[in-house]
Amino acid sequence: MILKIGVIGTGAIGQDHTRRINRVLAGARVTALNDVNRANAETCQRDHAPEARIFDDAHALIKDADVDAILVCSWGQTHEDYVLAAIAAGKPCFCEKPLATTAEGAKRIVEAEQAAGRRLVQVGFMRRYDPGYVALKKAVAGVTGAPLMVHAAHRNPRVGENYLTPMAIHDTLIHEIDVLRWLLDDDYVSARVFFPRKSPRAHENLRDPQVVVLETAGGVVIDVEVFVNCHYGYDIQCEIVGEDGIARLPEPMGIQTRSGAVLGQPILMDWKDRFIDSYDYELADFLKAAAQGTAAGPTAWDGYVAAVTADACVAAQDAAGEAVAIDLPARPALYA
Ligand SMILES: NC(=O)c1ccc[n+]([C@@H]2O[C@H](COP(=O)([O-])OP(=O)(O)OC[C@H]3O[C@@H](n4cnc5c(N)ncnc54)[C@H](O)[C@@H]3O)[C@@H](O)[C@H]2O)c1
Ligand SMILES: O[C@H]1[C@H](O)[C@@H](O)[C@H](O)[C@@H](O)[C@H]1O
Repeated sequence: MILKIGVIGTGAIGQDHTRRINRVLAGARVTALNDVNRANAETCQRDHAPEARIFDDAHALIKDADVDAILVCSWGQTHEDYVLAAIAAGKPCFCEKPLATTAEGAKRIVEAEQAAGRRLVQVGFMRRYDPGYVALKKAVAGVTGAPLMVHAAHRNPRVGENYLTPMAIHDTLIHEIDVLRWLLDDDYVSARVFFPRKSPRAHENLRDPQVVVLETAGGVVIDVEVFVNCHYGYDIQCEIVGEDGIARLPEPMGIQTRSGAVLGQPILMDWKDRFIDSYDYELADFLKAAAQGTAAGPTAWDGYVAAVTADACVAAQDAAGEAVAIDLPARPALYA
């Protein structure tokens, strides 16, 4: 059986996932597309899914009898509405991060999925599928001993004028919020944010860089530098300091050169290249589960925990370095 996929939001990642489903992965075809900007859906159809129908209404796409599962790849603030509609239609739904831009929104999704009685939602936290992070998790279990500290950095070369200070949390840090909690198997209890001198490359409405300090229930202290105008590359760093040793995320593969008295290695510039394998693996996992009428991988609960943590980090941006507490309810049985 070939699973029929509807994609909502056909910008950068919507087009990349459509290419992936139609040209890289087996078992599914993108048969329906929607975007508030119809020209983007037409570009996606032309380049990656010539047989797909374009829907002017995303809700009609979700309900269409010829669509088996949904990919939500539109802007973050639109995710909740579409994910709730997919759950109401009983269709498996892969939602790009963030699951919702507020904790209340993510909670409504968790409640709807619980009421449906089975997993239908996978959140696009693809770093859990990255071979580097998987190896790091093994090193935490077998080499470093119990973790004490984590030093991490999330650097983008540049961002557009529409990227505002809270987006450094909802759009960017959200990856570390999820993957570090998964790496440590621990939850957060507080967040602080510190702002160094502002980079002259950051536009007027963006405070960049920033340093987020998270503390976990197990007493691990994590610092994450978020710097989205670093200019030189797309650079993701992570180092775990444990009782017995240290483990670092490997650098992405690149040709090492020796020339002109320089030992060199290129640095990637685009997020699409940095996690290209993980995007393939996460979607393969989704398609496999969706063919069984369910979902796998990062859960709506993971999306909710990330949203609660992100809300605390955004509050901490205005708290002059003071700690903001992170309180989580008990994990529901569906996500045990
Ligand atoms: N996992 C990752 O590494 C990763 C990478 C990039 C983007 N993302 C996430 O994917 C989402 C999209 O990001 P992007 O970079 O592709 O952005 P983008 O701006 O390139 O594309 C978003 C598309 O959604 C469309 N859109 C906006 N509102 C809509 C609505 N209500 N209904 C239908 N379509 C709508 C826009 O017209 C646009 O074509 C964001 O949530 C982003 O955080 C995740
Ligand atoms: O949507 C993108 C994407 O999630 C990237 O992985 C992240 O590095 C960017 O900061 C974010 O804007």
